[in-house]
Amino acid sequence: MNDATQPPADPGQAIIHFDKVVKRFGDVTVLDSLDFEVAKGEKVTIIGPSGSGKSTVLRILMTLETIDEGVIHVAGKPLWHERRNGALVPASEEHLREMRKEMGMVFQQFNLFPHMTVRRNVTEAPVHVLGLSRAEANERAEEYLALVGLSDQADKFPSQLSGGQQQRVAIARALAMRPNIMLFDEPTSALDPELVGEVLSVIQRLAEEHDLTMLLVTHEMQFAKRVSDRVCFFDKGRIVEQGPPEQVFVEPHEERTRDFLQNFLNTA
Ligand SMILES: Nc1ncnc2c1ncn2[C@@H]1O[C@H](COP(=O)(O)OP(=O)(O)OP(=O)(O)O)[C@@H](O)[C@H]1O
Repeated sequence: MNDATQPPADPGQAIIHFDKVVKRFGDVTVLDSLDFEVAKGEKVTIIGPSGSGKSTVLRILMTLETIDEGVIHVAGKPLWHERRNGALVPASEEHLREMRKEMGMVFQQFNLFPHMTVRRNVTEAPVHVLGLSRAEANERAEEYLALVGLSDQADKFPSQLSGGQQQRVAIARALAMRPNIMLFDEPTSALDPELVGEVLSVIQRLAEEHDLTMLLVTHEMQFAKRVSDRVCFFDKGRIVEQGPPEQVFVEPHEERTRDFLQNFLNTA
């Protein structure tokens, strides 16, 4: 019998659990029977060459992409499936909507609503998805805008903010849903170099001061070293090597990891 139909041995241990997950785009296999786990509260960074499937992992978790094979559990529940009469069947939209509440995602291109103020950007989902009153949502927005250092920008529109400020609003917006898991997909790649630091500082503070589970795709290796409990090097849809940052960055075991890091240093 296929183990993939069973929940992970101890779902309490892993808040994210990929079991032999395959993802294809046409003829291209982007995730190749991927096994991957993240423990509750763990901060994990995914690094690897362009096209290795890093963003796809996050997009699948956020239910923006489907999977072709395998099973994913999030917080002990199947993400893309539902259990009916003991069998796993494809998840309904309602199940996906519930599962999505576990996660918040920050994208490379902020994706703020341009016609809404900062406050409104942060309160929209808590009001419409969680059913908070406008007053409750505003209170929450104040809390998270303070956390990202933007209390004084609540009445501005995204176009009136710098890229770094917009990305901090995007972080506050994701946090306002009080997810257990935060996904960051190259959150500083679209920023001018002088704006990268302010966004990384906010993320680092989150990592240090909150027990959120964090999964980050980044090319900021120094940052990855500082915030991660574990670094995973992806290549061709598989994890080639993983371990604490001081091991993966300083003494990588695999030749492919060494080549990637060497190339990266040469071109950075
Ligand atoms: N919607 C899509 N349709 C077709 N192919 C896709 C789609 N999304 C991703 N791909 C392909 O899947 C592969 C993995 O993409 P992914 O974005 O996960 O890579 P990545 O490791 O995050 O790369 P990068 O560092 O360049 O962002 C790439 O070859 C990409 O072209």
